[in-house]
Amino acid sequence: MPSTTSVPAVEVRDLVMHYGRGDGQVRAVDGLSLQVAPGTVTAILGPNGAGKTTTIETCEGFRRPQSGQVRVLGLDPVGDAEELRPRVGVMLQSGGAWLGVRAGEMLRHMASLYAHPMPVEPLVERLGMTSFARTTYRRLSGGQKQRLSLAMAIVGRPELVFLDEPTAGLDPQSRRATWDLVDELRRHGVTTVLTTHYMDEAQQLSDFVHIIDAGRVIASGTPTELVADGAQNTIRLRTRAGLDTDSLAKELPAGATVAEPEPGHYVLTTGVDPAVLHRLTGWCAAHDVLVDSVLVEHQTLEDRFLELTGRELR
Ligand SMILES: Nc1ncnc2c1ncn2[C@@H]1O[C@H](COP(=O)(O)OP(=O)(O)OP(=O)(O)O)[C@@H](O)[C@H]1O
Repeated sequence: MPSTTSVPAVEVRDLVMHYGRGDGQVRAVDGLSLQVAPGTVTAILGPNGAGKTTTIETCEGFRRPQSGQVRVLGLDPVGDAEELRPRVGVMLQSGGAWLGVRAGEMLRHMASLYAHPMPVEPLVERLGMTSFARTTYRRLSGGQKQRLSLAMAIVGRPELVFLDEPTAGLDPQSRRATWDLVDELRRHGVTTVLTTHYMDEAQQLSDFVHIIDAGRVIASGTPTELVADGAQNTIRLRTRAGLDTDSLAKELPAGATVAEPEPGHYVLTTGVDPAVLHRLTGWCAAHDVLVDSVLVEHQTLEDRFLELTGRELR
């Protein structure tokens, strides 16, 4: 049954996690705090090595917090593991099944561990697993393992599921099937916490996003809020060459830039709202400029993510 209380489905407070000792010690999570509201799909985004998997594995009870506190459905993921097991579904990045077991058998075995599992056959069909249900785990492709792992995470009808990169390496059809499934879980009041490197996926699927970098949360909000916070959008303007770009920039809000990368093609970087467009067209009218086209390009979650976490490779 979905949680109906206002207790956060997941609460992480000041979590610190290290790997290794001495000089070789890595601080994977560095004072991270976040909450996940019940019934939502919450995405945890961050560059490689940001600490997402370490955080999620701590919430799943696979790692004990070295400092700070983690509560899942109001319980301690390590101390209350027994109580949480039937209520929480976990999709691991890899593994989780015996090499020699057939995919269908593995799923049926998993279902048998729960009091009220989903019927297995419809789930097999739903996730396009029929063609490989009799294939042993070791012979499954990466994408087939992913789908089995997702099915194993939800077959017990959990209240809360952790999905670590659920669509990594999936073909477009399986990716869509996964999105539909997550949407359906939400409709049934299930809380989903997922990590992904696909920003379009996070933007489309999640109600709430936490962006983490270097072991800390650096931004949180709905996808719409996060995109709106990075107020810079692009306006592409085509008209005659040689406009006074400095004069035009002065007409726009502080911080706006105007460039003319090619004669007659202007790129304006600015927050965009109706008043800004009014000022732009007003400036054009005052300078006798007849515009051929104006195109407003809104920032995406990916633009905002790169703005917050930088463009250098990790
Ligand atoms: N078992 C381990 N032993 C030593 N260091 C580790 C181990 N697991 C993770 N780390 C280090 O901890 C940091 C955080 O890793 P983590 O896997 O949590 O990041 P992530 O955000 O999930 O990355 P990715 O997007 O690449 O999956 C990285 O610097 C990583 O090298």
